[in-house]
Amino acid sequence: MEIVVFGAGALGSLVGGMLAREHQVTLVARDPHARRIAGQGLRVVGDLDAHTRPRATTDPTSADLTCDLALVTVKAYDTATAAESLATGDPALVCALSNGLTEETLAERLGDRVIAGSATYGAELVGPGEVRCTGVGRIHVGEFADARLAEDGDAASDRAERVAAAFRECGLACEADPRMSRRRWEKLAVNAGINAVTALARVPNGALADEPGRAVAHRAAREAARVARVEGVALSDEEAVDAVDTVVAETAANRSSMRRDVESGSRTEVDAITGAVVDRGRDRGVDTPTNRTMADLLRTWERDHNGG
Ligand SMILES: NC(=O)C1=CN([C@@H]2O[C@H](COP(=O)(O)OP(=O)(O)OC[C@H]3O[C@@H](n4cnc5c(N)ncnc54)[C@H](O)[C@@H]3O)[C@@H](O)[C@H]2O)C=CC1
Ligand SMILES: CC(C)(CO)C(=O)C(=O)O
Repeated sequence: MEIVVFGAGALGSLVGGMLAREHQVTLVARDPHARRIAGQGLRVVGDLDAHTRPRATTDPTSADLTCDLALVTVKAYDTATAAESLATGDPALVCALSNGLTEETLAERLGDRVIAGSATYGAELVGPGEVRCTGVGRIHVGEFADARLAEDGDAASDRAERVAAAFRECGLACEADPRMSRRRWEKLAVNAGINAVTALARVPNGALADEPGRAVAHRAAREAARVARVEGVALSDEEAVDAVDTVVAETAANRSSMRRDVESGSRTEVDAITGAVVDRGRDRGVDTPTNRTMADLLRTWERDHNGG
């Protein structure tokens, strides 16, 4: 497959570096990372091990955007810009692995070439040309609009199966999911539960195995599940809470991405995660007080820290 990874920071470099084992991969990244990869290749260290030589560029227009698959791995707030760039080419399929419900933004510009993705791998950039896998997770891909699901709703689409097979060929755990619309919301509930609480309390994910953090994370996840249900997605409170507990246990030592953003003084994905639960809840008449309070606190920090 010819694959373009748009926004090769931590996650994009991990996934792109592994995919380059078997596929023709171009990473759209920033310097000095892009320059180092172009010169010396990309090293994947930690829980995965690879040294591959994908192409790398800082200029999306120099990448061949008429590819089989464009993977979007920018932060959620850069999704619209990524969509604009990708629309200058003609990728056959576009799949976002970012957190947050970013597929709608991509689909506005790129139509039904967009499929949904989610990743629970952990990735951290070590330095230019090197990325560390901090946790082997799983990637799911699939149709996100029910109208595009297979008739019986049980089989994943052929195109999602093709993408999943391409990932697996390279040693990445990946499944095509026939219920991706539900998985997106489950991941949103997990991120709403874990990211905001760990960022505000400055604790590792594992701290949410105990009270009182556990109860706050559960409340945030239940609110997300409630919003999902009024949007027609079958995600029960229990399923959302169980998903939080599972990810807390599996990633106990992790610093969540939002905690890392806060600690490095970077912009967070509050609008795409906690804020998205609040906004969609408000649109549908569902009150989300826990998420609202946490979104307000995170935005207060962002405004003070980054000048608004
Ligand atoms: N890092 C992780 O372990 C995981 C991250 N995620 C999600 O994946 C997304 C990406 O996360 P990270 O990789 O950690 O963030 P990151 O900030 O390391 O990577 C995003 C990269 O995109 C680049 N970028 C943005 N616009 C660009 C453009 N126009 N041209 C070239 N490069 C551009 C940025 O410079 C940055 O290097 C987020 O939504 C995050 O929540 C999800 C699961 C795990
Ligand atoms: C799964 C989890 C919560 C892992 O830390 C994550 O997606 C993140 O940190 O953004």
